[in-house]
Amino acid sequence: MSTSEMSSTSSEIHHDAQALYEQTNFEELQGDLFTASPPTDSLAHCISADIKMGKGIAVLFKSKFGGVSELQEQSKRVGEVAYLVRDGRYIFYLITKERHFHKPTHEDFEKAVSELRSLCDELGVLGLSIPRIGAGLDKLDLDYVKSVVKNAFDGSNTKVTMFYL
Ligand SMILES: Nc1ncnc2c1ncn2[C@@H]1O[C@H](COP(=O)(O)OP(=O)(O)OC[C@H]2O[C@H](OP(=O)(O)O)[C@H](O)[C@@H]2O)[C@@H](O)[C@H]1O
Repeated sequence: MSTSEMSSTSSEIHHDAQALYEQTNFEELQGDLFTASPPTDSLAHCISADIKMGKGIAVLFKSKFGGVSELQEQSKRVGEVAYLVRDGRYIFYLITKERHFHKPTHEDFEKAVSELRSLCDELGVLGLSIPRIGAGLDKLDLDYVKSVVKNAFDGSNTKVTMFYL
């Protein structure tokens, strides 16, 4: 077999393997994030840098976990992630926009999700449960949000479960 034939065969094999590759660390589940997710899972959602948490699921995070001043002291900027530790797991707050009346840009959203992945690697998070982040009040396209999360966590040891009601 000539070298060119071999290279085409190996690239075909690579292509087939790539096509067969199914990302196994991301799944979607119907259920309430706070009651259906494993209590050992870390959680994550999106907020504005002013940490108002005045609407949507952020209100539930605020009432369940508090920590507003602890979060403010971390002085995280747009594209970064603040977090609390509650019951031996992490509660991550992705800062995706400056003010609560803003909407996130794709760039800031992607930066925050990528930072979330890095933090999960650094902190050894094995299970992460999230809502459809950014796809509610923040009006990001759901398919776009899913692709950003999948890409950011590709190859990581963190199992991500996206809950929806
Ligand atoms: N218990 C539950 N279990 C599972 N899923 C649940 C749920 N409760 C709600 N959902 C769904 O989870 C999706 C995202 O929920 P959201 O729309 O709140 O989040 P988002 O990321 O789009 O927007 C964030 C900005 O809105 C907030 O208010 P501010 O204006 O900033 O004060 C923040 O602060 C941010 O800035 C929607 O599909 C909800 O139906």
